[in-house]
Amino acid sequence: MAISVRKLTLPELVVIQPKRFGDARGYFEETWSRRDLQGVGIAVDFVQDNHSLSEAKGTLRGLHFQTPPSAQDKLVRCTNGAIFDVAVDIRRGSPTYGAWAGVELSAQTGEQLFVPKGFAHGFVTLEPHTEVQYKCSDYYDPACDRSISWDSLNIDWPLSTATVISAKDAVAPAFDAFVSPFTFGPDQ
Ligand SMILES: Cc1cn([C@H]2C[C@H](O)[C@@H](COP(=O)(O)OP(=O)(O)O[C@H]3O[C@@H](C)C(=O)[C@@H](O)[C@H]3O)O2)c(=O)[nH]c1=O
Repeated sequence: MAISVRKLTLPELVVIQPKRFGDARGYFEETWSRRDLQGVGIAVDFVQDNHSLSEAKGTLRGLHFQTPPSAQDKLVRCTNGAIFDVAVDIRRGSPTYGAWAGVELSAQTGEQLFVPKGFAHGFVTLEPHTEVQYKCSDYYDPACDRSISWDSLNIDWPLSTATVISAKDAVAPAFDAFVSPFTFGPDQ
């Protein structure tokens, strides 16, 4: 198997380290292998790949999720620069409902974060010109797209510069005002 894994404090959030084969040219790695992920218990059919560029350090995107029936598992990696990547448990009735965990992902390390359905996701860029790419297990569905305010959960964002956010994220409801009516079962 060409990956190693570790779990964050919320064990549903799995950090994946693909094996890098370095040589005089640079390196080679498999960035996604269905077989390897299945081997560590992550059996997901991804259907869409996303790529975002954030020009400024301190750009914050999130916290986002799609509701059933379009809920998404995501496999997130940073391909230029670095991010602090965060996920929040929004599964109604979960013992860790409202809890968050985060990890730094960078192009340098190549670590990836698996974020399952039932978690809101967001990140802040730690460097300029940061690119993030992620696989999603369902298609973009604007009718199911939701945001929760990034600063309503005491998340320890490592912000050292002014935060750049979208107009949508600037008016996102606070987590306290957000009562999740959603259950996120394996079939959503
Ligand atoms: C997410 C998404 C957006 N779009 C469009 C809608 C909009 O016009 C434009 C920008 O969308 P947003 O402002 O929502 O982009 P962004 O703030 O980068 O949204 C993303 O944030 C991270 C944290 C996630 O976890 C993703 O799932 C997604 O919600 O791109 C798509 O066409 N397909 C997509 O899958």
